[in-house]
Amino acid sequence: MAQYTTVNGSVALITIQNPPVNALRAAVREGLFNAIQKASSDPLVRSVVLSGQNGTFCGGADIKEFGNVSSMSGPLLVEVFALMETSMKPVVAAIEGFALGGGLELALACHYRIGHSKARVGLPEVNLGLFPGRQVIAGEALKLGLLDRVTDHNTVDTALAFAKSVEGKPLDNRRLGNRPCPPLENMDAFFEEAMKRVRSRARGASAPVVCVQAVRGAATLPFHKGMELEKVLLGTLFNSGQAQASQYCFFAERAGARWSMPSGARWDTCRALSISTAAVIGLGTMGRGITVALARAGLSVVAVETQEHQLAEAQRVVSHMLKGGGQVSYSSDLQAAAEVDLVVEAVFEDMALKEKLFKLLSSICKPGTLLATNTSTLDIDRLASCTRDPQLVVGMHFFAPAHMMRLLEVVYGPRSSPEAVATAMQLGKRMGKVSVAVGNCPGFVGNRMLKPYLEQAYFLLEEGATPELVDAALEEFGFPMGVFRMTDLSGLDVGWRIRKEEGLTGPDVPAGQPTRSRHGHRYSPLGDLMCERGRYGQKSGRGWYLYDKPGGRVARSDPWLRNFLEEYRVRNALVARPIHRQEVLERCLYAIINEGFRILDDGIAASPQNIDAIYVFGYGWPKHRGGPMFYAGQVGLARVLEGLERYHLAHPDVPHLEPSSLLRRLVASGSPPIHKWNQMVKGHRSQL
Ligand SMILES: CC/C=C\C/C=C/C(=O)SCCNC(=O)CCNC(=O)[C@H](O)C(C)(C)COP(=O)(O)OP(=O)(O)OC[C@H]1O[C@@H](n2cnc3c(N)ncnc32)[C@H](O)[C@@H]1OP(=O)(O)O
Repeated sequence: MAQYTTVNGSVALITIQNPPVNALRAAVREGLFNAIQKASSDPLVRSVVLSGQNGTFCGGADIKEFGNVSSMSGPLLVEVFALMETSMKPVVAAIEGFALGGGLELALACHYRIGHSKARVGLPEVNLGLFPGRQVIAGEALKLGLLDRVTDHNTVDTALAFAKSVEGKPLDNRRLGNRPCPPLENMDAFFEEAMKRVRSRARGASAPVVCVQAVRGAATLPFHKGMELEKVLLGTLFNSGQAQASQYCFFAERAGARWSMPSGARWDTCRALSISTAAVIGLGTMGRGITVALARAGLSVVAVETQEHQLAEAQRVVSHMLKGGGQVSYSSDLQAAAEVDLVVEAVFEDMALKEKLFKLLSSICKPGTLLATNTSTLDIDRLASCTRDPQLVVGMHFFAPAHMMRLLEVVYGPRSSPEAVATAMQLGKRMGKVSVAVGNCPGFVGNRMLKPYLEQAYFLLEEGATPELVDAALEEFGFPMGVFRMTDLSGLDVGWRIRKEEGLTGPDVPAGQPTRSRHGHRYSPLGDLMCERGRYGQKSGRGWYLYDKPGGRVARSDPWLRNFLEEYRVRNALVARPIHRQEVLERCLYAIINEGFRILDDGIAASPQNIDAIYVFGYGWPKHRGGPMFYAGQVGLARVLEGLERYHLAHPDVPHLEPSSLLRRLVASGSPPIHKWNQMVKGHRSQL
């Protein structure tokens, strides 16, 4: 856990050993404590170097221990830090890889810090519902005074030589606890402004706000008082629901990598195909972002667009985004894809067009090329059936902007081979994405769950709500944007086109069909009516809100919309009623959750963690709420079920509000914790 050796006669080298990231679990803390004591009491030792193992200093406190107080035995971290800081012999940290959270605090408790130039240091605990904040690379850490020296050579050797050179030197001013915080002019005004900004960005998350309080304490109080305040503040966060949710998200983000398919194929038994060249077909917004993401991942990319003016514009935009980095060529000829290892199709969301393209690609591309579609809803299997090798067809559903959004849904059809899935998952990793393998159904996981959410939002408008009211409730919950601001951004015409494809609106709707009903279920034509009036959202300068110009970003309330909704209600004999924020949240969020349970039961997602990762990293679900499935567990499954039953009774023509069978079974079996839900899934397969 902490290896102790003596080097160069007088230097004790303590090496933290806890792969993969040297997290500070109880045994490590104990090992460190004992090692420092040993170095202190050995008369031959005159200095100490502290390093990690395998090029990694320390990833911080062991997050797995947080949920398990009983395993938190041994000395506390602060006790280890205090022992180190008060040591009478200089302690030098040799930082390679990263020193994060408690790992950086450990380094700060040393008297000197030597960092490798590529090392990363920071306090990212805010992402775990604890404070504080960001990470920096060694060069910046040196400027900030977090490191004393940066080296390109062997960090441990450099630290050993350095330790020798400071033996016997006074340590008082090297102990951070003795160093005063430099005074700031207008300290109060500074912290008030900081608090205002942090609060507005935190969107209900406590950790960033409490962090400002702790930093203020550290800057204004004597050291020990600051420490006492920090202890109290940390106590408020440590066992909070938000911290649990954020820590759950940390593991959910990584859980997708251990994917499995209903066939039993899984991440650790399937080999990915080797991919070094790719073609992206269709250079609209998505295609451009995908090109950038693939090029940044080191692939040689040919970007194909048959419309010359679109190709020229894409070339300009992509080159600008890549700033000279990345290997991209451009072509207006599909033949350019003949020799590539991977094709990502990103053309218009039109089945006939995509089918034609897949047929063509299948005849053009060399045998063994992986064909991926970026469709967000269409049937992967139908596309696969147009090709010579259906086992080499998968969905790679990127999210806009594709070079920035973390999520990648990798969609396997019934005929996709495990190797094809493994390849797409590995590519996701190379692009730095959170990749989740999901089954094939309309909308896959993310958009399938989005549908009932949008539907509820429209119904709430019919019943008397306004876009402002609905959005305010959702933004207060923690979404970066409410549903109406979000659809204004993504474009109302996207859903309109899909509804036309589905025959829900447009010329395919049979004459005499009631305006607000389809197939015997409630339907809101509000989105269609908006599009028929040219209100596509930000792109047309008008949608659920008004913008100063087409493409404008600042949303204003639109009196036109209020009249439009009033007239619509009158026309359809609807009487507006006051709608409470709680109803908005319950109907919108429970509808998402309910569909999530159906998706789990259908085997489209392999675990609730996978669904939550999709919602947090692709749909803006607030991390401090842990994703929709985790949130359902926090609210209480029985309460979610009761809410759905109540709303379904009030709206019997809305099938999405009818509680899913899995939710009912879970409640009937006593609402087990989330990691046991899979045991209740239809045709349950073992979890990894
Ligand atoms: C009680 C005291 C309270 C407060 C003071 C201190 C608080 C803390 O220190 S909280 C922890 C702060 N540290 C972090 O937030 C760092 C979290 N880790 C990461 O950012 C990354 O894992 C990494 C940069 C350290 C490494 O990245 P990478 O090389 O890409 O590997 P993975 O992310 O896939 O991680 C590998 C493996 O390790 C597990 N893991 C990582 N960090 C921790 C940790 N701090 N505790 C426990 N486990 C950790 C991670 O889950 C992966 O395992 P699985 O694939 O099995 O999930």
